Amino acid sequence: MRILVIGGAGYIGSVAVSELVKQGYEVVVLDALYTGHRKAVDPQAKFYQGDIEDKFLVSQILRNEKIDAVMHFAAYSLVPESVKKPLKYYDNNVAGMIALLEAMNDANVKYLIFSSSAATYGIPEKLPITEESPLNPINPYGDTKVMMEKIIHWADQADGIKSIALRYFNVAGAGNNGEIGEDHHPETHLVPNILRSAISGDGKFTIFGNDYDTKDGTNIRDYVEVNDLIDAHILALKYLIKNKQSDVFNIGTAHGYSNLEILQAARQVTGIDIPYTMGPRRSGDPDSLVADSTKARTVLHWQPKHETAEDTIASAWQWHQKHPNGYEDK
Ligand SMILES: O=c1ccn([C@@H]2O[C@H](COP(=O)(O)OP(=O)(O)O[C@H]3O[C@H](CO)[C@@H](O)[C@H](O)[C@H]3O)[C@@H](O)[C@H]2O)c(=O)[nH]1
Repeated sequence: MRILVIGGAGYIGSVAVSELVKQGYEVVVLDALYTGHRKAVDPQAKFYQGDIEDKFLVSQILRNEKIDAVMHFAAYSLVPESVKKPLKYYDNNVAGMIALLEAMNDANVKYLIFSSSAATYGIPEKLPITEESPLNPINPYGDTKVMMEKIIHWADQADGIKSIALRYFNVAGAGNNGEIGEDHHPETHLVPNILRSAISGDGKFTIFGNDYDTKDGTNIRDYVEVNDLIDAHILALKYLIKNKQSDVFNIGTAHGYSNLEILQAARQVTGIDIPYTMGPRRSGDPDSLVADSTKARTVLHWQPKHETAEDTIASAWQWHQKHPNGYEDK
């Protein structure tokens, strides 16, 4: 089976490429390299550089490479950046999805696995969050993901493009035995920021707010390990091709950790007493996001191998130790 991975040079996309190659899929990657790292892409995958919005290019690749299914990882995904630059997010994420669906129609490719987000739920009415919870995003990033899900729904009704949207909770960890890691510029995510600070000893790690309505006042999130997340993608792909039914699944462990608990777990894993400063709130952060992932576990038979924050942080720590300067390593 031939898979086009769009955004296959980014953090999560490159873990997907590595795992798909390992499992015997023929993999083609399209990535604009705006944020991705060419170095992270498995050399067994064929690589094209280009933008998802270039529908002529995408349609040509789909046809020429005889692609059976697409995995789409090419959306922007930083909550704080989306609050500051909403138009950048609506353009890349929403217009990118429309262009991709047009290219898929043109090339008659009917299967899509797509990265949605827990950010679609906004401030949940109850925890843990099931797939039926209302979608009320509180930041532009989450709003683009709701729009992308709606566009896909109507493209399915009209054109028969079958898709599975995976609503990721917070992804962390490293792929390919610690060779593929998270390295955004600037980095805004919690786990890499803590581990970078552990390595550099710069004492600059800040927690954003301790006046939320949670047990210790800091935000609570559900951390899913990146290899477990990619397992879910591959199970979703098999399920979609077998059942030819569009669907949506939460991908999270169902365990919530506060930001202070994540810091404590990172201290445990690294053996380093990482200092922190308590700062003000960051805009766009809901109090708590914890998945009810029963549906993925029962329907897809998804079973995450990393159930605790320590497990997931240990996975991320492998990469940070090997790459103390990120992908800029000589
Ligand atoms: O240096 C830092 C970085 C983050 N945080 C806090 O850590 C938590 C997690 O933040 P972050 O790692 O940036 O993730 P989220 O903003 O929760 O968003 C992630 O998780 C979402 C789903 O929950 C995904 O959809 C997004 O793409 C992904 O960026 C939040 O409370 C942040 O305020 C800090 O306190 N200090």
